Amino acid sequence: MLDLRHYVRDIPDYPKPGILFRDITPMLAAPAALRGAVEAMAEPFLDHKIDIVASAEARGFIFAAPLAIRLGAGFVPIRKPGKLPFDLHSFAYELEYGSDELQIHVDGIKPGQRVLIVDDLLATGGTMEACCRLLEQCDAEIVGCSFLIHLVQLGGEARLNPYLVHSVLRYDQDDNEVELSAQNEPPGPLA
Ligand SMILES: O=P(O)(O)OC[C@H]1O[C@H](OP(=O)(O)OP(=O)(O)O)[C@H](O)[C@@H]1O
Ligand SMILES: Nc1ncnc2[nH]cnc12
Repeated sequence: MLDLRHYVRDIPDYPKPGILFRDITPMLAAPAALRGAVEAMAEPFLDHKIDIVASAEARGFIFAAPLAIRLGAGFVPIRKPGKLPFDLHSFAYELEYGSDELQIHVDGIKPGQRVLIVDDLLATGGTMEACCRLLEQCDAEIVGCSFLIHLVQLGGEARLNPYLVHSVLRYDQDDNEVELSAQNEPPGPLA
């Protein structure tokens, strides 16, 4: 079977000293790996009647649109300031290597719509936490969060409590494969 891990390139000290950057561009350029990544991110949510896949730019978008199509859902963008033209909800947050702010259109998601939030990578959880707060402001029903990569040692999963977290590739600080935690288990059948 295709090992997606082979398509992630590690770049030490990028964009700042001490950061080990997980570069997914080799995976994006390999058709079978890209397809495998999208399938693995979508698989636990196939029967969960997702209305909307929401995602923060830029890398999240790469996976979110194919997941939306795979799940029969729509796509709603969450963007950095100055990009969305209509009335907005906003949330400021910290990154592993900086700080930023994210925004969503106030009418992007209707109250009660079932939303899956997607990103390429979970590090400190600041980005996904901001997405969750924005979707809560929209009164969305957050079904879960799906990532390609989870950097477990940075503790981001705890910030996403109580939401379900699914990830395809998990790394600890020694680059070892990490077992699924309770919160990381894929969801059961739809109640
Ligand atoms: O869990 P966190 O510590 O928040 O880090 C994860 C986020 O960092 C990266 O985005 P980045 O803000 O670098 O922007 P990009 O997608 O435009 O490259 C990545 O795509 C995630 O969105
Ligand atoms: N270590 C990392 N590699 C790639 N993207 C990231 N986003 C936040 N931390 C990252």
